Amino acid sequence: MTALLRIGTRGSPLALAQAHETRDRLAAAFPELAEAGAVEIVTFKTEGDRILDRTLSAAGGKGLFTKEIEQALLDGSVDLAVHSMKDVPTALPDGLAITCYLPREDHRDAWFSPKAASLDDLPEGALVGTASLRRQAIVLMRRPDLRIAALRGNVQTRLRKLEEGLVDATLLAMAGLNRLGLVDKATGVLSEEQMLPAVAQGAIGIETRIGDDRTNAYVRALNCAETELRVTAERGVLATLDGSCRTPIAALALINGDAMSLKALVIRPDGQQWFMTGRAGNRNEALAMGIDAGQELKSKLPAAFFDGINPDGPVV
Ligand SMILES: NCc1[nH]cc(CCC(=O)O)c1CC(=O)O
Repeated sequence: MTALLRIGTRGSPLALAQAHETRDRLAAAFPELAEAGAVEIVTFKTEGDRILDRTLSAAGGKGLFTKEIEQALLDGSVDLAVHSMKDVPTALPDGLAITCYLPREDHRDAWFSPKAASLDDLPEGALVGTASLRRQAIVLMRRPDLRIAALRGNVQTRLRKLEEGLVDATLLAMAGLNRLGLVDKATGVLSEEQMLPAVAQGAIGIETRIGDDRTNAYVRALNCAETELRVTAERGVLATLDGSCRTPIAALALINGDAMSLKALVIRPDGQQWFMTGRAGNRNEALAMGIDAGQELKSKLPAAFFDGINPDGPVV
């Protein structure tokens, strides 16, 4: 049969796992989508997948993991795009919207090291591999003696490089590990007090064309309201600070009944200066809380706060 829905995704194992989860949830909700071939998965190589010799922050530009797939959405060659919301810029192209958030996975970061049970136990001067400015900054805030290497590649590649001893430790999102069935490889988990997660970490968003009522009726049925509100608050912080995945910004919103709490952190890439704030309110105020927290942080940031953002260490 010809496909009723075409999903655009990156081709990495994690991206494919997320696309398969989306397809399975669609099939469970709509019998016609459970037929063989009803939902087709179309993979794209994005600019972010091609850049392997330097960090994405050094490469610059926003939407490195999303642009090619969004173009396919706009020209009609796919109907929905499945993204890690952590990789999605706050401003979307005209005509597109995030119309669905799947239930959020674990928002925390996992710790990996054959040498140390935790960040505090690493020997002085050890080399931590991460390409994330947020993780780099928080590691250096807590352990200024450590060195940072820009560790590139997908989740499996990074774990292989750790096993080969190219770095002494690394950090990865619990969400990706759970989705790939690799969580058993982690040495430990960092609490959000130890390492505040990236905006939207662990959340999958589905992007569609505004006005594509047929597709939107399907995907809206999968929406998780709590995830949508939490991501809305966190992305409110990010949008207000004009950040992207390349700036060391962390935020986490939690919901308890009708109540929402929000914590947000901006930290200099060398970890030597940071500003943190929090909000508590009703979950219906999610966006306003995020914007308000972002404005407070923005008003406190000294000029050139994010300068010198690239790690000095090697790229591995
Ligand atoms: N920038 C890469 C990226 N984008 C989303 C995830 C993990 C899954 C998620 O956070 O939803 C990862 C890898 C990682 O940070 O370990």
